[in-house]
Amino acid sequence: MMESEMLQIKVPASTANLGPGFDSIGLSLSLYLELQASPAEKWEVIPLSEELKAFPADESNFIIATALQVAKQYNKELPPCRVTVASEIPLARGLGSSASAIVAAIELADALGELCLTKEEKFIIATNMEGHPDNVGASIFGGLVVGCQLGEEADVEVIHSVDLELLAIIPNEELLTKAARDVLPAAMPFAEAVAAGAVSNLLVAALLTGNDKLAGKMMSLDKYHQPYRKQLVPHLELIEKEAPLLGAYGVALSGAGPTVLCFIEKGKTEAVKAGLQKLLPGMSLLPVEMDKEGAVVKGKSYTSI
Ligand SMILES: Nc1ncnc2c1ncn2[C@@H]1O[C@H](COP(=O)(O)OP(=O)(O)O)[C@@H](O)[C@H]1O
Ligand SMILES: N[C@@H](CCOP(=O)(O)O)C(=O)O
Repeated sequence: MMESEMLQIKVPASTANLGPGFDSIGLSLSLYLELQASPAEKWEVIPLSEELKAFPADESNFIIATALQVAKQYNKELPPCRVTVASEIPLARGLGSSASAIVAAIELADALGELCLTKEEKFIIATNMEGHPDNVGASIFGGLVVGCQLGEEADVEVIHSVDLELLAIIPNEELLTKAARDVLPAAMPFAEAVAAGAVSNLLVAALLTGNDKLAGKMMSLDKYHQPYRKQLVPHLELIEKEAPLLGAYGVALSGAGPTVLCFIEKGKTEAVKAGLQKLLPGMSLLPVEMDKEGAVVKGKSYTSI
């Protein structure tokens, strides 16, 4: 194989739901998963971040196995590569690490297999893999996404015009998304589902018009998941109570948790951070921004074998 330019893939983290937008709304965040791939005799994964060292270093690695699976759907085989992986996204904390890994894998398959997928096609593949469009949509497109998956179909709208100050409160303990989905009810009475949908609709409208106060109110009125997940994330109630006193207009469980995201009035992030850090000394408090680009791929694919 002739060596060509190094392939570079950068995928942002994401926060899903924003309260009532359960399995539908996502926002991309300025924490990144980064891959570099170059031709090799066999698949080899080199983890550059401590947390990733636990994962397999061969083609059974989740990212590589997913890339091979995607390529296979298009009857393509991928040339083996040496792939370095670095990540700022803590695992199983509700910041979309698994979605970022899936998106990185799809980008890897697309580039190495010359699949020429559009972002919309990548979104549908990723949504069907992850099972919901919120995190993968944000990681692919960047910005605020509102997605809808019905069966194997998935649609999305992307909004880049929102301007948000954000603080992520990240506990040290992992909470697997699967475990946090297991506490949710299997069904909901019709009237409650109607009310939950109305809260979610109004959240989107408030985010689009910049009505921060109303957006924050709708976050706290979620009826889909936060009431059930509170038992797993006792710090949520404390943050919901204290953060608004310090300058946050909204508080939401990030994805399935345990991270909690604060939406903060302009210029008040430091005050919110300082105040909450005193109450939650064991947690990492990290100011983050909305990522506007989504997944970015640079460098050439390898065409010559
Ligand atoms: N870079 C990665 N490489 C391999 N597997 C990963 C990677 N990132 C995430 N995963 C897998 O996804 C799991 C976390 O997914 P999940 O429970 O959905 O939490 P979240 O997506 O909120 O971080 C990890 O325990 C790991 O199995
Ligand atoms: N809508 C999903 C989002 C899961 O996000 P993650 O970052 O925790 O994987 C859910 O709430 O279960």
